[in-house]
Amino acid sequence: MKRIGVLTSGGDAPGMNAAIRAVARKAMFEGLEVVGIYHGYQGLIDGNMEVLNLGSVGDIIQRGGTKLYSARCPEFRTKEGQQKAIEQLKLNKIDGLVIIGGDGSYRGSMTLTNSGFPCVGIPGTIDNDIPGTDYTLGFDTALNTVIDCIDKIRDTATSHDRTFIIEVMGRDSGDLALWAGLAGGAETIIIPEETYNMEEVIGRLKSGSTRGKKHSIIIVAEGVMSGSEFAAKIKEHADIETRVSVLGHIQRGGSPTGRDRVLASLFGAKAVEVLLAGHGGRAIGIQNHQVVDYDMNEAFEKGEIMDSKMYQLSKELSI
Ligand SMILES: Nc1ncnc2c1ncn2[C@@H]1O[C@H](COP(=O)(O)OP(=O)(O)O)[C@@H](O)[C@H]1O
Ligand SMILES: O=P(O)(O)OC[C@H]1O[C@](O)(COP(=O)(O)O)[C@@H](O)[C@@H]1O
Ligand SMILES: [Mg+2]
Repeated sequence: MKRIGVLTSGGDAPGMNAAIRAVARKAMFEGLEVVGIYHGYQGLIDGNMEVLNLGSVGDIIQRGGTKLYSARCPEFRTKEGQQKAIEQLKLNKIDGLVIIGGDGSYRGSMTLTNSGFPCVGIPGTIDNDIPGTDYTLGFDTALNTVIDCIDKIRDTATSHDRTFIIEVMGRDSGDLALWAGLAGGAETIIIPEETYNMEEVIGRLKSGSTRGKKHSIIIVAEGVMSGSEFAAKIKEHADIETRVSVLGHIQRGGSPTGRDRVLASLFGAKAVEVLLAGHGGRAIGIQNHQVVDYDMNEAFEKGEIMDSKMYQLSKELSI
């Protein structure tokens, strides 16, 4: 292995830059050449890439977003698109690829590994929805952003005796909503992995108000429905007036937390070690505080395991 490529793909996540830096610096430390591929799989198909040096990944460890830019690339889902990507990999003499992205990007990387190009995945998504790793890069930063927003919304909710519905990101995953709801003391958390009962939601609002609570916070993961749809349901069921706050892409930005920077550095270095050992189709992650690599395909077949105990606890603590 002489030359490796690195790209970021899918929704950007804080910590991606720190991971790019770690991949590039570790690879250079090991005597490898590193090519940065721009705009994810789109850049791979278009041959939009350049050789990185030590300085090109300087001053990025603290920045949100991704220096290599990201994209969602429908063309890469097709056989023709994947073939074009493979041609570019050959043309640019790239022997192995580090993919930093979410579950979709991982699926894409498996098509390349199956075609003979070893790919290693670094989990980068605020959704925390990659099977086999306890945390993904960006989750901790996004979590803290959401908690900060909940705290601020709570100030105004209390001042006006209001119920707020806060819509949080998470297309198919409720981790961000659940963790932020638990940490922010939300009365109700609605996530895709658990069914909800509207009578129970209303019951909680009413009992809170009976015991003199000055505010109520309901967190809704966007994968279930929008905050305004949920507000309409509450209005229809109990004629309760609410305010809706959609946090949106604020959740994806900002300087990564210390935890995300450290994870990114550990993941980046491990990805290079795994490629150097000649292994493809591996995913990097953290399991029980240990940085590990594991078979990507097998992990996806098993799927993501939801922490139902945490959901139950959030209910018990917000009666
Ligand atoms: N099943 C798949 N086969 C090939 N490429 C895929 C597949 N799923 C996703 N991709 C590629 O990965 C990109 C990012 O996936 P996406 O789901 O949007 O984001 P994320 O990686 O953050 O989950 C897609 O735009 C597409 O190019
Ligand atoms: O960037 P877009 O197209 O607005 O996508 C929004 C989606 O991206 C995310 O922020 C991250 O999801 P991915 O990691 O799958 O890209 C989701 O929480 C959200 O549903
Ligand atoms: Mg995803």
